[in-house]
Amino acid sequence: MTIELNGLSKTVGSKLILNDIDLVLEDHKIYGLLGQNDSGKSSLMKVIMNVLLPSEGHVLIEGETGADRPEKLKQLYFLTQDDIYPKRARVKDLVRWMASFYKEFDTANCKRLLDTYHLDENRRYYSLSQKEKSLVKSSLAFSVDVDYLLLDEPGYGLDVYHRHAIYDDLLASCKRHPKTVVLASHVIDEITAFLDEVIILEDGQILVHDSVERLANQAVLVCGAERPVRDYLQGKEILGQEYDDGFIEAVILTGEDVADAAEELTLSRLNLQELFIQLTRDVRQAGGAGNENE
Ligand SMILES: Nc1ncnc2c1ncn2[C@@H]1O[C@H](COP(=O)(O)OP(=O)(O)OP(=O)(O)O)[C@@H](O)[C@H]1O
Repeated sequence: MTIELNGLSKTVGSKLILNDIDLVLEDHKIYGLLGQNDSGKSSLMKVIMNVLLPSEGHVLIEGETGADRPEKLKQLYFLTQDDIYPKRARVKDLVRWMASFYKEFDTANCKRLLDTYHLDENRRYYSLSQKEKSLVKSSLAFSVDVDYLLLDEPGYGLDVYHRHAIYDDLLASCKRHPKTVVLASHVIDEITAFLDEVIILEDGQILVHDSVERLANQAVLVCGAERPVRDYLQGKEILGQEYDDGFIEAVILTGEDVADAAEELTLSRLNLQELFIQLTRDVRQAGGAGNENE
């Protein structure tokens, strides 16, 4: 069972918010969906969920579109940051609705999680604090044993202790019922350890899609004068580069020992968060370095 996005674009008004996305989400993998604010993470998940309709291209769930086979969408669950619940809904209503809509919903597990976080089911959802709302949403999401979970910043408003607690709940949910997870987050360091693959979005396009193992272990920043850097980059896998007044900064993937590089080059290994910052930083904020194509 896979989800496949082919040539997918979305335009809202005159703005292109998703741009020609090709992506295959494979069985039982956990994908980290990374990107600066407004890069298109939520929009991408909404298009997969058929909440937003693509302007071009399509999303296939086991080879069929959600429009053709709406029941396929029941194999997906989306934790969204949008306010989707009725105004006066109580927590216990949400639990009841989940159980009636998803046959795979584990009510006992959900109640146990709500209990763990001291959440009173009689409270009205919109009277809860941001922390409590996030814990309710994650308790619901991690109790529905569908094949695909799309999670839009599930740790929003949570402190580091509770963020780690819900990562544990997520992993327990994957253990109970193996599933494919797409996890959008701005807290990269905390999630790297349990991701299989990373997708970095920029301006609605996929900038990088690779295994976390390769990105976290093989990313290197190469800096130096143009000539030696260009010589070193020959035949290397380049993820991004910037040229500024005779100097180049390039991000590459390499399994080679960085100590073997020429003396006039500076090479430093990047962890996933550093790689993300390096690839997506705003050039103006980074000190005016121009793109080499400018
Ligand atoms: N319904 C809409 N109408 C107009 N513009 C929209 C709409 N939905 C999204 N956008 C625009 O699309 C772009 C991508 O938004 P999106 O919410 O998908 O980004 P994001 O990566 O999830 O951001 P964040 O990390 O801040 O949650 C933004 O420029 C946003 O303003």
